Amino acid sequence: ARQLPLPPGPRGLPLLGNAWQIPNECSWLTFARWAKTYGPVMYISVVGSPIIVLSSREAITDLLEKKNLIYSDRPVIPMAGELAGCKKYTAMLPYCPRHREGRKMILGALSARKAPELHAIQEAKAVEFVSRLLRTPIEYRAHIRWLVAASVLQIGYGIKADAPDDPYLLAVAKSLKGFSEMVAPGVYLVDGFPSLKYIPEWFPGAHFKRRAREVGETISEIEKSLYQVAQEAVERGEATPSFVADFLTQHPGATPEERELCREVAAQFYGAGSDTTVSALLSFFLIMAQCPHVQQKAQAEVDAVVGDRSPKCSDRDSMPYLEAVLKEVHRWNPVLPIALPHQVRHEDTYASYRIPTGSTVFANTWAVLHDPTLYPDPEQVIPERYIDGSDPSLNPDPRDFSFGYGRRVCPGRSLAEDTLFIVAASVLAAFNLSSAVPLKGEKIKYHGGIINHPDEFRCTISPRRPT
Ligand code: HEM
Repeated sequence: ARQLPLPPGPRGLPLLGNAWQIPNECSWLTFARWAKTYGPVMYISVVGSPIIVLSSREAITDLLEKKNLIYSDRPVIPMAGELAGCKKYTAMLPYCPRHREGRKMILGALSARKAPELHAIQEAKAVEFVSRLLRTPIEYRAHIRWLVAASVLQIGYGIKADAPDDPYLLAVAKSLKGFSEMVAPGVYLVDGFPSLKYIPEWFPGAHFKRRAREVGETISEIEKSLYQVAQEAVERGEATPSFVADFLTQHPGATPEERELCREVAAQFYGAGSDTTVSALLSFFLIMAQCPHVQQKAQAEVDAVVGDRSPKCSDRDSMPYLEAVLKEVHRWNPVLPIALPHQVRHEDTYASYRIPTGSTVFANTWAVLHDPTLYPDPEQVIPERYIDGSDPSLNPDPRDFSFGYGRRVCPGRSLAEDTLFIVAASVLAAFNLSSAVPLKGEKIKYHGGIINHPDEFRCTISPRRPT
């Protein structure tokens, strides 16, 4: 392998490598452009660290799926992972027994056996969401944030956070804001020069270390206080079913270490499950407001299935067109366009190239979902592509890419899909959405460093029936 060349890629500068060429926002678009010149397996480097970018379905499947045993580590991010202490969370752990245990716990809590409990929560939240939208449609963005955070707080901890200024909702928002700041690409020099983490906090210019400590403490306090709420409810015998309450009830003799793991895993429900689901729901609102013909077709289907009652999660199989709309939501602007970084554990070879040990591997999901040979007319929202398709090699389910790959594939997929479905069906049953206008600039654009979301836009949300 040593004799094989590295994959091709754009030329970088000595020491910096390609760092100066990679934008902090929407790097997937730059990677997709480079892939046209250098091919689907690209090598770049950032300050000496090797990075492989995979841009085709085949390369992603061959490496992240078929060789998942060696492609499932995560690189440690110095600012967020080490200095702020977030490397203990499932999404950021290397591929190790603790990571596997965390995933197992999440998958167990979201298994088909739990579906009736989860659906009851999701359906009740969707009903309340619709009534909030009826009262103040202009605040739809805040209502979406409430819906997602309130759902995961109830599922994770049994906390019912109904008021918009509920202290637990505010705490979760604070935690997520702090975390997003820590992982924002290109903001902290220490992420490019990891040895900076060793300079003492009092050293001139080391304000990043203080900031990481403060944010890390906030994130950890919130994680502990939410867990404590659920624990105290169990001790009082008043707990409603939730991830934490179920764990504590089923494992009364759990060791402090096992309880700590449960606490850290519970934090993933809001940590990994909030901003992602919000982004997908915003895309759904935007698509509905911009594509009236798609909206009308989906409404006709919803009306035919539910009539005058509220939609239920169990209606999902009876609404193939809405399912196709939601596939387009994932494809048109994927929530995590380059997923989360994987890391390769051992040196590998692929297509006569050498993949060095420890390389960070990005799968350019956006590039695959906008590949015209897989999805003809990729810029257009066309739900029919999944229904009318006579060629099985075209239009694969975009969710098989948008939820990630191999042994790191999103364990919250079923929860996220059900939330998107019940909210979409409830909104279509109750409202017409139209006239999306950007709040800034001339066009509604997407932006983001890791999570992709549309810029703020206003849209008209009017009830379909007299209230
Ligand atoms: C539309 C919503 C969502 C999308 C698009 C999404 C997508 C993703 C993606 C792309 C990854 C990275 C996979 C990889 O590294 O290859 C991921 C990881 C993860 N997601 Fe989600 N996710 C969503 C919602 C949720 C929810 C609701 C939860 C709640 C439990 C969740 C929990 C996680 C966790 C714990 C990980 C880390 C998995 C690991 O490292 O092994 N996600 N998600």
